[in-house]
Amino acid sequence: MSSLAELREGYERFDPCAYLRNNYLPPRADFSSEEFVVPWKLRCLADTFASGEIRGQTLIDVGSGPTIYQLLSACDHFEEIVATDYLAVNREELGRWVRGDPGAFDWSPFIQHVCKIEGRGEPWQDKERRLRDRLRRILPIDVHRPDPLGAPLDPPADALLSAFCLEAVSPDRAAFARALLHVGSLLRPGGHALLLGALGESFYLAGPARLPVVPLALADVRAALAGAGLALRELRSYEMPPALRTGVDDVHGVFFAHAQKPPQGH
Ligand SMILES: C[S@@+](CC[C@H](N)C(=O)[O-])C[C@H]1O[C@@H](n2cnc3c(N)ncnc32)[C@H](O)[C@@H]1O
Ligand SMILES: O=[N+]([O-])c1ccc2c(c1)CN[C@@H](CO)C2
Repeated sequence: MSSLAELREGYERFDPCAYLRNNYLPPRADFSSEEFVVPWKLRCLADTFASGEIRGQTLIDVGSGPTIYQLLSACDHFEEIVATDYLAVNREELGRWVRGDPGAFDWSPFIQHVCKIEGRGEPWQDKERRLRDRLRRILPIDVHRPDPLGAPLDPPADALLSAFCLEAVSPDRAAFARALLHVGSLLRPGGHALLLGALGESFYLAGPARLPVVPLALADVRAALAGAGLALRELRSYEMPPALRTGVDDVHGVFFAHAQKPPQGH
């Protein structure tokens, strides 16, 4: 059983570059087949946004880390994207990409893949520019606080996205469910929540950091969504193939959940 103190100490040693190398370069960032994990994640998001049902002024991404892949389909449907993370080093890494600084992580293979699967023939540089234009706020966040941003989001977000955050920062399932309840407060009634996360994972590495993760089953995700008052629309899962079990974590699978906060007065 990990503790919040162990988690906070672990995150003080979190190395964004190592994290990016472990998860967003080959072999995990292999775009050659939809069988691989990154195309699967991007497909879940592209398919969900393709209907056009999920749109509005603001989408907030909870626990963005140093990554932007999770925002590539979302950015076509919201005027503003708000990225958030607990660590300044991750917020700074995101800022480097937004500004196009030399040395920022190269997300172009991800942008090219998303443009391909969205099938509109959009030049990838157009999508890159659109996300950079719309990613206007990069805020500190702590999902263990009832008010994760320190103050309510005004107006509340029209949609919430979170990838591999809640289970990677919670010592146990109860804390995971509480964190989901906390972040759900950032979402307006009727707003959509999209979650990607790890199944059956107990740790992951990010350079000198070894972070504990609460191992989740799909039933735990369902229960936490229900506990947060979010009505499940879709739940998909992916089994990590042996070739992608590289030792940087002990993840067994990935889930994708689409849920919706009931409209006002329900
Ligand atoms: C596994 S990373 C996920 C990064 C990214 N969203 C992705 O899809 O790869 C987990 C992130 O949660 C952040 N984090 C750690 N403690 C947190 C907290 N208490 N509240 C919110 N985020 C936290 C970390 O800084 C890290 O960026
Ligand atoms: O396979 N992936 O694409 C992938 C991406 C990110 C992460 C994982 C797997 C597993 N570990 C989590 C941290 O708990 C982070």
